[in-house]
Amino acid sequence: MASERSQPVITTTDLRKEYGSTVAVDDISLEIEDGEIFGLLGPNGAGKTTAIEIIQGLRTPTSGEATVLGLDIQTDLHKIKDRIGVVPQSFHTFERLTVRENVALIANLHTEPLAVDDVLDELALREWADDPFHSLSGGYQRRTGIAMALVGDPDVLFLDEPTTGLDPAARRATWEQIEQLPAMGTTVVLTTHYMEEVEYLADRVALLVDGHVKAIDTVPALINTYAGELKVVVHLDESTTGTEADALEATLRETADSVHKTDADKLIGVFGERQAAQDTYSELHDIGTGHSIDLVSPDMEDVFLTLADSTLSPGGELQ
Ligand SMILES: Nc1ncnc2c1ncn2[C@@H]1O[C@H](COP(=O)(O)OP(=O)(O)OP(=O)(O)O)[C@@H](O)[C@H]1O
Repeated sequence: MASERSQPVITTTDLRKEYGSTVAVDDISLEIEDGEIFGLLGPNGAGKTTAIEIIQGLRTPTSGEATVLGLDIQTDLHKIKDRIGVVPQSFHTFERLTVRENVALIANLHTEPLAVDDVLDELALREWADDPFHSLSGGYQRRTGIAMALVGDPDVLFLDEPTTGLDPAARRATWEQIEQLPAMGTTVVLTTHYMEEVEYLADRVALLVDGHVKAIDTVPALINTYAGELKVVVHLDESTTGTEADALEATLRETADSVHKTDADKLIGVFGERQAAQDTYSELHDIGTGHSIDLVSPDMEDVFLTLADSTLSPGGELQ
């Protein structure tokens, strides 16, 4: 599929998009390398869809520049379109056609498509090839969308929120398919508001908040830089008294580098030093009985809490 390249596959320079007084994308500059899975992570409304739709040539930037495969999005769009695949957030196709027919339909639009059955095999869809699209589960429908985007043999595949609305098993199965794509020569750019998704899949992540890129790096490097060494998580429950909750928070605030409260009745203290975290863990145990405490390694949740001061749903979804 993709040829060897040392140039970035995608570059954006000061990319900006305004809708009236709303700045959806605020001067984003980034480079995406050949063969990586690049995640654009951010809460709803952060500008993820706008950013990737500009790169795909679907929206015009207010200012700034972008290239895909060395081609300018403003002047070489028709050449770019031949070499990219797109699976949008809301994905529709011919409901009554079978999986194979839907993929073949797209193959016929391309001059040099891949063999349809090879693509169905790659995505473990052969068993469902003769089933009508409407009879599939959400996960297999999404996978059919990926097959339709891949059959044109794209160098770059864009996936907008590829697992939103899927149950955990279907989500994991979709991840397992996506993670194979770089080995087939496809660079993957995905948007998501699931931190677990970038932890599982992404080689590098850009954290997007209010149209701004707050940080770009690998997941371990982001955790290392922004999330400290260890965290103490206090789970409050219905038996936690107000006085007890206040005392727990005050103790955490005295010793932790930063403290975050989430709407899931959790207090999180992030520590740069292991010993301080361990001492605080013991101290918190002596305050009342209406809570439980965990001492855990930080993850992307802490990176986001630090950088975006965001809140999380109990499922770990950015809000
Ligand atoms: N066509 C439009 N007209 C006006 N405002 C828009 C338009 N499209 C997006 N916006 C606004 O731009 C901002 C960024 O939206 P965008 O859809 O890019 O974010 P997102 O991170 O993809 O969020 P989501 O996950 O909810 O799709 C939001 O404030 C949104 O309301």
